[in-house]
Amino acid sequence: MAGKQVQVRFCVPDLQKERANCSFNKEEITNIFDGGEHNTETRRKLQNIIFSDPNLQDPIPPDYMSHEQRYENELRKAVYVMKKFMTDPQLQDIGGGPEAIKWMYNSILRHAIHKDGNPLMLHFGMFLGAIMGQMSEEQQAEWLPKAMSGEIIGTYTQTELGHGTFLRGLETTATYDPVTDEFIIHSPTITATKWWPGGLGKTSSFAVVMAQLHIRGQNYGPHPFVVQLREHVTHASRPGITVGEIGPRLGLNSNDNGFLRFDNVRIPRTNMVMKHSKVLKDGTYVKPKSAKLSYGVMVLTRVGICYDVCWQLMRATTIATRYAAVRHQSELEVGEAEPQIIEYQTQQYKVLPMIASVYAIWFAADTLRHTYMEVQKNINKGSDLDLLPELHASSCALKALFSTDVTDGISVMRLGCGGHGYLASSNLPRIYTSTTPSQTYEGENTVLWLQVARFLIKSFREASKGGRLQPSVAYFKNHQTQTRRITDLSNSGLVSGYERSVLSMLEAVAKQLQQYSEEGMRYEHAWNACSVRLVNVAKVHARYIVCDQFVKALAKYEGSSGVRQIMDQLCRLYMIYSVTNDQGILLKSGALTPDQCNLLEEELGELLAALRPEAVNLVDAFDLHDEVLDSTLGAWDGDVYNRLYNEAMKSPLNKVDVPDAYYKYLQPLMKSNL
Ligand SMILES: CC/C=C\C/C=C\C/C=C\C/C=C\CCC(=O)SCCNC(=O)CCNC(=O)[C@H](O)C(C)(C)COP(=O)(O)OP(=O)(O)OC[C@H]1O[C@@H](n2cnc3c(N)ncnc32)[C@H](O)[C@@H]1OP(=O)(O)O
Ligand SMILES: Cc1cc2nc3c(=O)[nH]c(=O)nc-3n(C[C@H](O)[C@H](O)[C@H](O)COP(=O)(O)OP(=O)(O)OC[C@H]3O[C@@H](n4cnc5c(N)ncnc54)[C@H](O)[C@@H]3O)c2cc1C
Repeated sequence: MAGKQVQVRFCVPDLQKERANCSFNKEEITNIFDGGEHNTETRRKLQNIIFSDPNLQDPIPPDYMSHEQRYENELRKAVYVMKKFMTDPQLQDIGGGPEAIKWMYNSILRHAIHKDGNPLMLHFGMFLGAIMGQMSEEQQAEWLPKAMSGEIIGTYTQTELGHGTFLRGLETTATYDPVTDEFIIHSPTITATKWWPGGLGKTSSFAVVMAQLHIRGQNYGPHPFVVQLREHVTHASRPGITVGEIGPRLGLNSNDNGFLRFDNVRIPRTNMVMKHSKVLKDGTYVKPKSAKLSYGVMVLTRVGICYDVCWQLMRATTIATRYAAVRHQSELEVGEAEPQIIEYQTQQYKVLPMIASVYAIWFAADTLRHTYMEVQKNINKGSDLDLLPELHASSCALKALFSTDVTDGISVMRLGCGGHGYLASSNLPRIYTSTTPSQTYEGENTVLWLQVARFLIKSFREASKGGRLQPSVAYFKNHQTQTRRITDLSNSGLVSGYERSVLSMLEAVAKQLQQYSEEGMRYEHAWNACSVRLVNVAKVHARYIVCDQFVKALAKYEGSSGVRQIMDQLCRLYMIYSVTNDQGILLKSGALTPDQCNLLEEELGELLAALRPEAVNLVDAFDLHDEVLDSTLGAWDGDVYNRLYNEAMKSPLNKVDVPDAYYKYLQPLMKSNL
């Protein structure tokens, strides 16, 4: 159906030509990213409803709004969507439920409606995540209906002015008072002020608050508590609560990221989030199966971020690829017509590996999501938590890798659009500023890399003893028997090259750690003295995981041969792009020789040429609606220059020929110089 629609839509001749020959079934690829045909259909129906609704339009472009207007406009739309979703029969018919919510938030609302942040994001992401994942069944029965209906709006408040990364250093306290059966929530210092949470400033009436649990003078570490911040109906901040917004940020300025202080605020004991740890009425502390289970919402969000940045990369690559097919510049041969810039190999090298990255990220994120679901199932069944370290390490690794790759990739897409990429109307600047914070939030990336390294070093030592290994490091078992050099440059050969490089790097850094320890350095200091190397090995291991998952996903693929063939080419491109970028590492470890690197570079050029004719079709297959792209350069029709001109006309400065500022400042200056 959509394929037929595409045939009759207007697009500029350059894009017509690109679309005329396509070697694969685009719809099949669309279905992959939607998670099946049915989901594609649901998403398109939702899009039609949402994008034709006048209540979801912006009265003026948000770039020309004040800080308050932006917040108000986003809140208006967010509340409207929440109500509409719950009451509109059209939306109920589509199926509603978690799948529809997922699509609405990920692909439609987050990118097309809430263009620069959404005050209800944390409510739907982490507040509901904490209720569903961290509360006992009894607590869920109390809180979930209120949160789902919007009777209460919540956020997740963990980070403080003084501590974000170091959770054990949080200063907010929750002290149990057995006399009244209450916790007293308190911010003892300025640095204990909660700082950053989305939707905290003016929107949320409740929050999940991470605080140090104190019972009878003993500290049991950070635990989550539900605290009411604002009165029902009046929304006035409650006694003992000081709450507000933290001010403008690099991006996401329609959200009201906030601060929060507690002055001995009392909450019922049952407001402690008690799926895993509990405090009984007499003050007895019931330990969880693992102290880290209270960090579960963060793990879920790290998994979510992998998908979220993937959507951002889909948007950026769609914009830059279509633009590269429409934009003509310079000469390939003197005197000839200016070619489409996508004819330049260097331009192909910008867009095509990033298109391939979308697939790589998606497949690895899917595997991670399945690991998450398996661990969740085990937690709910009360069975063992064997896979928890694997989940923690892989979610840290992939969140850190993908948030970095995508942020860098978006930057390359912006540069690939030349000057026009710097215009807000290209949407690339906002895609960038909405993505780069994912390198910081939900665990600052360097810190996450060090968590991965900790897991790798432990596993490496376990492997030397012949111990049990988690799935992502099962390859360590070969580490003593393998020769370093790979002889075959197939995908599995290159994956093996990564394995060998990780092992070689681990061997070296483990030796250095050992040496420092033998010289009398305390382990923590030895660790710090090796931490640059440790971060490097964690990055290479993460790249190994992604390459390995890409190859495995394709091995299982059962679709048409056309799609299979194009995905094989993209997989090969991703592998060679990654390996040639990391060639210093692979050469140093002895996995590759310089001659092999040359062969791979040659093949890279051939792949770029082979994939070039499919570039536009590949991004079309992501099936991103023009509203989702929101870009003068990336729209489906490719009518770039008219769109750029029309957007410029919306500048308030163009409302009059001579602005007031001229009469105030320039005219006196110019007159005095007469
Ligand atoms: C549902 C959402 C869907 C989509 C989302 C889409 C888009 C997102 C959009 C917006 C997101 C918006 C906002 C972001 C919100 C936030 O930022 S909330 C705040 C997040 N804060 C952090 O992430 C803090 C980072 N810090 C930490 O996670 C930890 O402190 C630490 C891991 C760095 C260290 O913790 P420590 O307690 O100090 O531990 P340690 O001593 O170093 O290690 C002890 C052992 O525990 C293991 N471990 C640590 N964490 C976990 C975990 N989460 N799970 C399992 N295991 C864990 C660690 O490996 C150690 O194990 P050992 O066996 O080696 O001892
Ligand atoms: C847009 C945005 C939204 C956010 N939303 C929320 C939210 O909803 N709720 C919430 O609770 N928080 C939120 N945060 C806060 C976020 O989770 C923290 O900023 C993040 O966890 C990093 O912590 P930090 O700011 O304390 O950085 P720091 O830890 O102070 O990092 C500063 C530097 O120190 C380095 N560093 C720190 N510790 C180590 C170490 N052990 N080893 C080596 N280097 C180290 C880091 O690598 C970094 O270079 C948000 C942040 C942003 C930007």
